[in-house]
Amino acid sequence: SHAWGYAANNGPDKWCTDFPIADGVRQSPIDILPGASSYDKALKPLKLKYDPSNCLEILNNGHSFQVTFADDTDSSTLKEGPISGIYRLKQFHFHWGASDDKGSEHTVAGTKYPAELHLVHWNTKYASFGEAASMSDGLAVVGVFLKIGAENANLQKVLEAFKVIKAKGKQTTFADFDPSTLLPGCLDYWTYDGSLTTPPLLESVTWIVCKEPISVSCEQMAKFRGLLFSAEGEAECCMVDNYRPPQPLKGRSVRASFQ
Ligand SMILES: C[C@H](CNC(=O)c1ccc(S(N)(=O)=O)cc1)Cn1ccc2ccccc21
Ligand SMILES: [Zn+2]
Repeated sequence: SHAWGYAANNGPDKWCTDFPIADGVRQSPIDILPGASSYDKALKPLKLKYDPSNCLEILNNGHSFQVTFADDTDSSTLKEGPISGIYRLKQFHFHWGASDDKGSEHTVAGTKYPAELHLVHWNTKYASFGEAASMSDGLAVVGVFLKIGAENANLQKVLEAFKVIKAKGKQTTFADFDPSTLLPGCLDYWTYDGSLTTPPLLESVTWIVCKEPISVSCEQMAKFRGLLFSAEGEAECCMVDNYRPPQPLKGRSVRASFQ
């Protein structure tokens, strides 16, 4: 069977064929309704600590680009927030649209943002990311919305790497990047139990979605759209609209860390 993607013939509406969990009970993303989320005073502030020296490489995996981190020690971690224990940063990546009116995976009362950042962490009670990825409390992903505004200087280093990872399968070393520079000033968040938003769609993610977006300029968004889904030598296919639409809530509650 042809690999999954975001086109009409292999996109989100077709994923259930190879990945039946696509119709599961805790799928992501969702449309977040602030009015229907409940403030939980027991929710702690997020405790994020990242070591730029853990940054290893940046790669185009044919679905997005991702920046991968060394996760053999507890030097880049997520603690507190809605989770218990220590989760290690594995990678971060983005989802974005062909135009500024779409691109995020989560939406807020139907509002789509032009892009969404995902910082992927795994629970150190398990031996590895791969093992954690199949456990109900295995992963925690911090989502940050991007909205069109001033140029985001903290994205420049990432954007400069695009010229060498334009096509699927390209990767290059990427060092000394601090992902906390991509976090909003306010770390108020919504949280709910969900899944990976791409196949294998594993229902192992505690989602932590920040209320405050970070900025990105429209020129910077144009650079995201210059990446390719296709590999070198294949017909060029721009990497755009690599987002899954919101999925049914199926009785889940969304909690807010703020009033
Ligand atoms: C699930 C993994 C591939 N998928 C992901 O890592 C992933 C992460 C985050 C998201 S999102 N958009 O929800 O934040 C989606 C997919 C494959 N895989 C399976 C075992 C394994 C071991 C090491 C590395 C990769 C491995
Ligand atoms: Zn993602």
